[in-house]
Amino acid sequence: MKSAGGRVAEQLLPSPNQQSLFTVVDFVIFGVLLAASLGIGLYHALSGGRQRTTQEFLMADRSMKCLPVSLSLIASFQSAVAIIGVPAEIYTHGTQYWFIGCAYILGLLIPAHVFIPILYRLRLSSAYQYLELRFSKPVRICGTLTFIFQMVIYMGVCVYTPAFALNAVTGFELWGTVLATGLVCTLYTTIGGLKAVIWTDVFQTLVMFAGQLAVIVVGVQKTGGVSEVCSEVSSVFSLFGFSLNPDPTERHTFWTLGVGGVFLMLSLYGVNQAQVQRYLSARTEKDAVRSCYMVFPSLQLALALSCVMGLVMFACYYLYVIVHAKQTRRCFPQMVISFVMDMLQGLPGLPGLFIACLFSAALSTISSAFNSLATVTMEDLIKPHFPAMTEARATLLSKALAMSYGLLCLAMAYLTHLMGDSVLQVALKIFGMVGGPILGLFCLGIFFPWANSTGALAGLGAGLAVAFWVGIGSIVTRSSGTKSLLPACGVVLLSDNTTTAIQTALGNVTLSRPSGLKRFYSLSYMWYSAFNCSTVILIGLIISFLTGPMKAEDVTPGTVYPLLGKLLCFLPERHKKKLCGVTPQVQTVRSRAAPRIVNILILKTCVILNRPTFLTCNRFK
Ligand SMILES: O=C(O)CCCC[C@@H]1SC[C@@H]2NC(=O)N[C@@H]21
Ligand code: NA
Repeated sequence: MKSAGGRVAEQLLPSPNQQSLFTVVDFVIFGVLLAASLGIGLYHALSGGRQRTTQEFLMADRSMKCLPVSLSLIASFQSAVAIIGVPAEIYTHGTQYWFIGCAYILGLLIPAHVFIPILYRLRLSSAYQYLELRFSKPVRICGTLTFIFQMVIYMGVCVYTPAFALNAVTGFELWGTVLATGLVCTLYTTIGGLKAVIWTDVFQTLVMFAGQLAVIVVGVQKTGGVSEVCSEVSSVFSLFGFSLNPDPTERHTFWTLGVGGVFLMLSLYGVNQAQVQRYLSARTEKDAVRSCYMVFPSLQLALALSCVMGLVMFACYYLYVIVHAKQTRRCFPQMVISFVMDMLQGLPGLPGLFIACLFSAALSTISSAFNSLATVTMEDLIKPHFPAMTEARATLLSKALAMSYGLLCLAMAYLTHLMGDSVLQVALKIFGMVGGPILGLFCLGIFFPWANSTGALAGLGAGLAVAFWVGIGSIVTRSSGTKSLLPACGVVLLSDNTTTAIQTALGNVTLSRPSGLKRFYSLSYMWYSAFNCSTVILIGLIISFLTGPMKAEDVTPGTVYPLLGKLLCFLPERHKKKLCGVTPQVQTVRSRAAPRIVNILILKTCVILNRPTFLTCNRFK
């Protein structure tokens, strides 16, 4: 007697001939996505200031409203890696990953109330200009080069992932798809600038949500409804796996995702040029802060859609679990695509909608990468050496840079081809290994006014060294966390006694307790951002104090957040005065008896400096 799942699974086995999957309608939908993206690019090339100044090409004339900015903020770091990788993650490891949603609260509040006010009021174009204002030019250059390294690798993963997965299941020509994606994206980014990138991101985010929703609706309907999905999933593993295990080598726990994830979010939504550029392109600081708040619900929706897709996939497939010991872990992107193609075959237009969703995720991420890379290269590496360069030449050069990064991305796609590991883990590792130290550099500057430029450079160097030591060590020893619940990859065709087979599959997974250096390499990759950020701050402070800490008066106004003042502001004034120095307000009140001239001088000094320093606890206006 076949169980319900057995009957469902029978319907779902991939059809022998994959080509029958795509009807003309599907190809048309995919074509419309590329054409619409190009159309938006062309529109912004021929309208407004026609992309003749870097203010327009790189900063969208700082005229953007909060809605497009917030959708573009989501699209920039929601690539095909998440669309494919998260369902695969849920399918193999359960729903732990969903707890990363807890990190979105602080991960967006801190950028909205700390990073955006500081960076927006400094009227920057590149986030790394902050590092020169706060520290020195060498620190800025190192920050810029680190960012370029991070984004170049990341965009390679983003353009390769959908093409590889699609090729594996539908026979789509792999390098033809990579070329098509890369060239279309390069074209509209080069001619349309940041305005085109933001508006295509808006359109592509909507396509992303639509595609995922379609798969979920059809998947639930084919599995026999929501209750059927829940009952089948909860029968195999606890639906909402909840681990409070404090062990930092445990791959996914509430701590690695909820706390480690905050640092990951800060490295992206707080100090990553792609996101900072969007904040800076907003009309007003209030619009920028509001766009950051608006990211929260949409990011939770994106996370929920990809997690539910993984659960539906599990409900449909848990009967067919074939273990091919030798297969690499990379086949999971394949499984997600073949699951989707199983779901949507026979429904003309839906396979095309999902392919459009996949490529919307890729296009919106790599277009943000091209544009932000062109911006920092122009603002941080070229303009300072050619101050007399005309706007026209600077804009032309920015366009050439955007195109060059587009072509470089294709080369990086090939490099990704050679990498192993699951794409989601690769992407998150890159952010942890490189994004973490950059976050540490900014935190050192913003929260620790004593930090000086020597300390910053030493801190960044130490942070990157440790990051690569752990990151590469974990890849070499292949120990970045526990093994997956289900076999490394693949599916074993079962008879009806599913539970026995799953237990067999689980049984042969031995969780060896690593020790010593191996334990160091086993640090969960979700802790990389926090670990590397802390290393930069710790080393940065030690070196700063050894080489003579910065004095308050030497710190550039507006580059420090009065953390001490904020934290202690609940204290009555007299305690605050003792703890963090005399505050002008207190001074003003007390000095009423003093001659007026002193009073005026003090106020004038504070107004001119307009700076909340760590010695004063005045409100951060
Ligand atoms: O490119 C991807 O989609 C994979 C990387 C995801 C980056 C982080 S994970 C937390 C946050 N939520 C997202 O959707 N993206 C970022
Ligand atoms: Na994207």
